[in-house]
Amino acid sequence: MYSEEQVKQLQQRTRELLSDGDVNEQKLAHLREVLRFHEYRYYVLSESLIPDADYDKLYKQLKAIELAHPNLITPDSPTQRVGSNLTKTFPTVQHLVPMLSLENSSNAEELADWDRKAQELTGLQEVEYCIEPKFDGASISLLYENDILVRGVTRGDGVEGEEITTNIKQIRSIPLSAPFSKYGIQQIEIRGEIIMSKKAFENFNELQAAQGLSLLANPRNAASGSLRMKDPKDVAKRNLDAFLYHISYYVTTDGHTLAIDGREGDHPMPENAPLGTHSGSLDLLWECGFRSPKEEKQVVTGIAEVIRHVTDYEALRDTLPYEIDGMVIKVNSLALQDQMGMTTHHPRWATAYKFKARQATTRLRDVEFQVGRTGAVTPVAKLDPVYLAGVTVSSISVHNEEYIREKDLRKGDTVIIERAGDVIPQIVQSIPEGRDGTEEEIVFPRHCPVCGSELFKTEGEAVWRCINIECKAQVLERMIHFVSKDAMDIRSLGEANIRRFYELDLLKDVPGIYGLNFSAIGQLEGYGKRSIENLQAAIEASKQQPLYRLIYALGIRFVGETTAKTLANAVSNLMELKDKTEDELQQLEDVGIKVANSIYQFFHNEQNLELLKQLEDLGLNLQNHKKHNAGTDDTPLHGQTFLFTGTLSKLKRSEAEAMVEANGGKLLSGVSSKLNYLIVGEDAGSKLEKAKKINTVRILTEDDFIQLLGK
Ligand SMILES: NC(=O)c1ccc[n+]([C@@H]2O[C@H](COP(=O)([O-])OP(=O)(O)OC[C@H]3O[C@@H](n4cnc5c(N)ncnc54)[C@H](O)[C@@H]3O)[C@@H](O)[C@H]2O)c1
Ligand SMILES: [Zn+2]
Repeated sequence: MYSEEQVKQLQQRTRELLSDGDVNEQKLAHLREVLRFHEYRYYVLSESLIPDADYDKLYKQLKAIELAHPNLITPDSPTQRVGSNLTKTFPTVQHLVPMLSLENSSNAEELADWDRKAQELTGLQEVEYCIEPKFDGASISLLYENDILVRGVTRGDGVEGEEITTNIKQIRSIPLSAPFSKYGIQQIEIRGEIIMSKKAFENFNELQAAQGLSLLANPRNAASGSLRMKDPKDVAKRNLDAFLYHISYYVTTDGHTLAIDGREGDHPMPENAPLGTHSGSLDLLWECGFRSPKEEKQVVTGIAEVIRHVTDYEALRDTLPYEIDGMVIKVNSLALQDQMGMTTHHPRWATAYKFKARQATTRLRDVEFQVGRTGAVTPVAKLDPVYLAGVTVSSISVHNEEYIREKDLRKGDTVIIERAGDVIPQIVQSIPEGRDGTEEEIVFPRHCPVCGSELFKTEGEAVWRCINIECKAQVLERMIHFVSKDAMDIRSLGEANIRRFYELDLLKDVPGIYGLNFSAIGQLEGYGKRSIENLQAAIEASKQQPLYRLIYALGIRFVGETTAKTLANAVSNLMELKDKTEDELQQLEDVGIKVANSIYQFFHNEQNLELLKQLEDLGLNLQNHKKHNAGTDDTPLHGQTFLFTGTLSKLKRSEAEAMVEANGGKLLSGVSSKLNYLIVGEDAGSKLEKAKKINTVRILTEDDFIQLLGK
């Protein structure tokens, strides 16, 4: 739709408009042109060229001009309609009631302004509001007739959307039928947001990365992109979720139509019926089996309480299992909502309070290549430092060669970066349209940047590796991992010390940790008698760490903490692992072909065996003491395997897991025929489904579990 030349011009114009905050009507045409362009990129191509906050800024400039000059408003101004994402992939259908956008507020002042307008329109001094999270995903509308889901539609341009019923049916939190008739409802249109939880997003990307496939940028893009996939099976794989938060229209079983959301109806609004208030409709949806923000919602009176609540909630943002980008504040009474009405763009009875931006634009200056403990070479992008959601970001991992190619990253590129939740920052995309020809291709090295030896790549893998076991980078990283918190936990010997001792030739490998020359260290600046004593004691104490910690500390590929525990429990002495075949290893919980092979290789490598011998001679514990104790009467769960899924309400997950282990049970990380008990909390997902298909798995509630322990 836009030529390359036009795109360049529009980008240039965008930059000019952003850097010039002046609000004057000369800018009107340019603002509209630029906003239309970015809406097209965002909604239709799903490839925005600027962060949302920049778009919002321009949109607000346009609004301000139009407010000052209402005569200049045109029906096709971006402020007069909802941005459209209609494509030709799916049939287009009409929503029963248009799906509008929301007005935005980004601070307390703007909320107060909005509240003032609400007071005017309702004639009330204090308005009752219902506040709920603004889920960051893609909106949909669902239609149920005679209790059956008959269609699902994207928002589209607000009036018409794309019919994606089959895809919607892949989402497990959307019931295919719901008992609306119990409430006298024959037909109902409801709305909500399709989201991808942080966990599902991580899992999905992990799988993609393992297969060398491209990663999704953020859960939001993931959700909206998934909805319009051609194969419903691909939709199912993404483990999407849905929050339903709005009833836009319904017809009662006796044929009345009710006016909700500005639609004409012949039935008066029920005063105290559950549908008299927005919060009541959330309860009703919940009762009908939908995941509505019933628990998340908060009803308050007056804007001061609203401001307090949204500020508090913003602080919780990272602790939620899904992404939210703000809060939505809605007038609670549906009668008042009706009275307030709507524009062609948004309802007047709601506003979105947007949280601090988590996207920013910056420049990618250079790429450095780091060598990890297993020799994997990771490219790290060096950026012009940019402040983003509480931290200054100046470097970001760009994963692997494939990723760089997929994202078409070049040195000198302008890039959009994002820091979603507690996830580490990511480059969402580069902006090729911003190039001026001086950008340079990123060339992946063929030799280790640290030791110079040739790099190798295993077929089907995305990473290049340095396989020189003596490679300085690897030696250092191995030692750093060995002493780390979840491994041998030698706190006073941190990364900085290891690097320093290594540079000074006081430490050259893992066994060297147990033969440190403390009198030499004592000569170094910064080491007093006390710190030397502490260091010595910590190193000595680590020799008695339980076996699983040592196994984890060895840094065997694919052996994380859980597998390390499984391995430790399978032997009474570490060296027994050397005698296990790959087949035998695979019999262990959670040990698949790849993991078994890696363990087997490790224990059949002369250098590794030599290392273990050295560690034993140095006095490290290679025995599994726990195993000898297990199986006695006071370990009632001996030999039983457990897995938790969903949110527990009485116990913390970590507590419950500790109880299992303390009673001799074992924890698994996935559902398989080796699992004895699945303990199911709230919102259990795929694990529960899978467990139901295996007859031997016993499914327990949290209470059952507590009872089982006889507590
Ligand atoms: N970067 C760009 O170039 C660009 C271009 C166009 C739009 N945008 C972004 O898109 C936004 C406009 O998009 P929009 O019209 O979808 O508006 P929006 O995302 O700001 O808010 C409206 C949407 O919020 C969602 N929502 C989530 N939880 C909700 C809840 N509890 N109740 C009601 N609604 C809820 C609904 O899907 C609704 O459609 C802009 O603010 C901008 O940030 C960016
Ligand atoms: Zn190397």
